[in-house]
Amino acid sequence: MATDVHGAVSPKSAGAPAAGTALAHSPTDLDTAPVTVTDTDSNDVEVEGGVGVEVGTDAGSVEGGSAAVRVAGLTRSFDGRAVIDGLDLTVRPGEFVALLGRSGCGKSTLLRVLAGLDREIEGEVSVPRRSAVAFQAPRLMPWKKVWRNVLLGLPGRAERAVAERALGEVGLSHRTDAWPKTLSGGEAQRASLARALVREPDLLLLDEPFGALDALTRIKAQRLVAELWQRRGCAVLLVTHDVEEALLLADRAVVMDRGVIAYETAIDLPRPRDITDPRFAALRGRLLERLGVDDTEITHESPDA
Ligand SMILES: Nc1ncnc2c1ncn2[C@@H]1O[C@H](COP(=O)(O)OP(=O)(O)OP(=O)(O)O)[C@@H](O)[C@H]1O
Repeated sequence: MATDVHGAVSPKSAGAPAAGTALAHSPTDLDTAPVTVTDTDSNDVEVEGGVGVEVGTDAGSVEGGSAAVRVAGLTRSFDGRAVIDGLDLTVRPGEFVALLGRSGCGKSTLLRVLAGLDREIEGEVSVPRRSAVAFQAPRLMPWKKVWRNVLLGLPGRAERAVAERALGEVGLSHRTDAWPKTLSGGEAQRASLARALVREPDLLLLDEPFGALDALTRIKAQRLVAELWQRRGCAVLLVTHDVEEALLLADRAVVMDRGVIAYETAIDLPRPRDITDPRFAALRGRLLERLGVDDTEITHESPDA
């Protein structure tokens, strides 16, 4: 597995792809479509004002180690306020990590940094060369058929068959030639997942991908992601508000608070997970407590309370 190491980026170079990094889209496109950040083989190290930008650092440094994601001392500020403030996080290859935290604590900001969409950072960030991201909104281009959306931004000449394979994996073969506006919410989300999958990611970044789905579609989409993860063996970092979702899917849950990972717990339960398992309930209670939610208010509230 190769790595892309984003270092601290000075304001001067912020927003633009760092030297030696080939982005699948122009910076404008990056905001509107799942992307792959692909590195060249450059080992360039740029140093401005004493802060280093390392790009395309030799893959062996992480491949030989045990991390798919390595974040050290990451800081991201907006208007002088540090939303991420010296954050450290490691994700192992093939590990499924759920990222929880109160609204506005910086989860999406962290994901954008990992996706290479935000380089106005300090600290060290190392992710696999092949990473892909899917957002809550599927972000399909309405003027392109589904299969063309799936291939959007792929480097090199991509074949229709590649899109067909990915669409098959998400159960959407029958919608290959459909226009995005004719898809249901769940189908659009699956098309968005297919678009991430064609990148053969070693790291899949998911920013509340099920947030806008109805309950039933959401359950199906969760199962699909669990299957894809098991089949593909890629690392997954899933941003979610839903503690149960985290417990159903992830190997580990981490909670962000005040700019750092304030709490984490292994979810050491057999799969498929059973929400009636007392250990599930115990983990749920602990995570809710960390999120500042009183579990008893939810589980033991009487109907007329
Ligand atoms: N481009 C930006 N400019 C200014 N402030 C920003 C920007 N992006 C994010 N922020 C601020 O950073 C903080 C964290 O935002 P972020 O979207 O990462 O939170 P979040 O944890 O993902 O929230 P939610 O769970 O509600 O989606 C918020 O206070 C937000 O207003």
